[in-house]
Amino acid sequence: MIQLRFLKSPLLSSSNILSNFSPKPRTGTLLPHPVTKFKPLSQMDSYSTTTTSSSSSSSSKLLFRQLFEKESSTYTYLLADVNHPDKPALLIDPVDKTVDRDLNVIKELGLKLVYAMNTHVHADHVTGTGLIKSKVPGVKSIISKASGSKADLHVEHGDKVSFGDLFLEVRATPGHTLGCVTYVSGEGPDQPQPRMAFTGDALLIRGCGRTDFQIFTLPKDTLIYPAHDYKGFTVSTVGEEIQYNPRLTKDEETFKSIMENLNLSYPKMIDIAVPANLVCGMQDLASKA
Ligand SMILES: N[C@@H](CCC(=O)N[C@@H](CSS)C(=O)NCC(=O)O)C(=O)O
Repeated sequence: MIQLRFLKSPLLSSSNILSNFSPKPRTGTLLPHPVTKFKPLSQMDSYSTTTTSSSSSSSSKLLFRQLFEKESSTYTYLLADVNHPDKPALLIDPVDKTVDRDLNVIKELGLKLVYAMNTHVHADHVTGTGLIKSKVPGVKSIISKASGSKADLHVEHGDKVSFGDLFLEVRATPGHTLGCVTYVSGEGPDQPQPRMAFTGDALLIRGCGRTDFQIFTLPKDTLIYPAHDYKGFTVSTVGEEIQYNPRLTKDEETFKSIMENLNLSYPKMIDIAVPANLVCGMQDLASKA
């Protein structure tokens, strides 16, 4: 097993996709409550050898839905604290084409959407964030500061995004894009167990999108929920990917060679998606609403 934590430089320079959408860093905004700072990575759990595994959250508070957009094979995740009187909810990586479906589920379940978040500036679809904001006043968009994208709130490694009594930690996982982050469910007695990691395109199931691998420092039973799957997988675990990911079980040189020879086609939507996603989908909304 290779030490994967800081592989990003050689991979970044070899990525055609990235070179098309690695924006200049912007100055971030201050994060109002409830997006707050949490303890630094150095004080977090180190690698865990726990082997307990479960396919669903044991928390009675968390409502969780995995939603799929088939044209771009994108997963959108709905999370809510249903024990909280407001039932606050958030969406991770919404897609413009499925916004009505997602908002309908939220309405049917009696949830209050507070955040529409992105793991990164996507190249293969337009985020649903802008459309959601136009349809649900008060919803705040969130993306990383390092993404260079506009949003209501910019997060950085170490920030915490709260919804009711639940929260997500923000972990910088650059590689696929400079601003990629993974949102990891919180740690603590009231937080879902096992933990859940929303990895965007950094770590896919049995694949990856050119990445930094601190995700593998999470406990082995952490559930992996990627932004895409092209083979029909829905969920994995850190332990499973450490053992079976065909790219990440190789030594560093082999890994680099695999990634440099993926020969992925130019994403069909990239020229539309990246400019739109750099403004968090706030472009040209009149024609879509
Ligand atoms: N053909 C699709 C895009 C497929 C692709 O390139 N996926 C990305 C994540 S979305 S930018 C990726 O990194 N895939 C890694 C892999 O191993 O598949 C399109 O045209 O949109």
